[in-house]
Amino acid sequence: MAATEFAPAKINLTLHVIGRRADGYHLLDSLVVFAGVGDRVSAILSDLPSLDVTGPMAAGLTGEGDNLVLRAARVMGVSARIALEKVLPVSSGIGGGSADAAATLRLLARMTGRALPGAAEVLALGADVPVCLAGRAARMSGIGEGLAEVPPLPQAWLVLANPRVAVSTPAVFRALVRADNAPMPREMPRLRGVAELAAFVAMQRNDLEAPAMAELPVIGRVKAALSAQAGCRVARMSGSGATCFGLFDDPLSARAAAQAIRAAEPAWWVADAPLLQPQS
Ligand SMILES: C[C@](O)(CO)[C@H](O)COP(=O)(O)OP(=O)(O)OC[C@H]1O[C@@H](n2ccc(N)nc2=O)[C@H](O)[C@@H]1O
Ligand SMILES: Nc1ncnc2c1ncn2[C@@H]1O[C@H](COP(=O)(O)OP(=O)(O)OP(=O)(O)O)[C@@H](O)[C@H]1O
Repeated sequence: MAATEFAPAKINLTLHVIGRRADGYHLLDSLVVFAGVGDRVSAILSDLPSLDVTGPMAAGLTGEGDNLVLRAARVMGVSARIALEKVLPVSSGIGGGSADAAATLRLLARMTGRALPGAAEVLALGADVPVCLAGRAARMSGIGEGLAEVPPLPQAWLVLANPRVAVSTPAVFRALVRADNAPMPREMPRLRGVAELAAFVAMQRNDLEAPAMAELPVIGRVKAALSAQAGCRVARMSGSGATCFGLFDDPLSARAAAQAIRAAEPAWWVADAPLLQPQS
């Protein structure tokens, strides 16, 4: 019987780029959360390794030689038949590949009893893999390896919208004019309720928004479409784009907003989902 692991979308509620290392990687200060929409990785241990990709976004991975799922399985040293249900758009700023790699590591560790790989091997799979492996809201620093716990976040709902245009993360970082921007406040406040969370997000930044929008002006339309929805407390871009998120108080207003955007922009990918709370 196959075992399955959920690979939730990663959302950068904030993304401050605060430095640049000699090797070109950027130092980040980011409030990262996860949404209840994502891919699904299933596996059966087998001497004949394989990967079968299905789902609405599978086409985005055709011609993908070295899928991050297979790389993660190799890092675990496990041979398996793996199925990936691809729901999240590829190269969209919500960590799809990193989420899949992290889910594969968790799944194969659970199935075999093997230990998870060390921090350096996890980071080598992708800068977003450490936070996706932790799978809970965190303040992410360094190039992605620093993870600090954040005070509990309120129940909130997200609407994610993507114009179905893939964004190259390296290209957006390259287009960034300044890499020495201010970090978030030293202490993360305890945010009680969606209004306070949204006010905090509104006071922070995603420093990759300007370069991403300069390259792809449609991202501005995506953000504006979310902002215009009734009940949207704040809208921002996630990661290097093009996906933008809107924050909502309740599932009904999030669902209504998602339906309205879908009706107006049938070519876009739109999802509504809760902000995932840590399992206690
Ligand atoms: C933008 C974020 O999504 C924010 O969470 C991540 O930092 C990107 O994570 P990722 O897609 O897993 O990134 P990787 O696959 O490791 O790196 C892709 C490319 O992005 C750039 N990159 C990535 C992470 C980082 N801290 N600084 C960078 O400059 C580098 O050019 C790198 O070659
Ligand atoms: N399982 C996978 N899912 C998605 N992309 C993958 C996968 N395996 C390899 N890739 C490759 O990884 C690259 C980044 O894809 P991904 O969807 O993770 O980007 P992203 O959403 O911008 O991530 P991030 O928010 O971490 O920058 C693409 O070039 C894609 O072809």
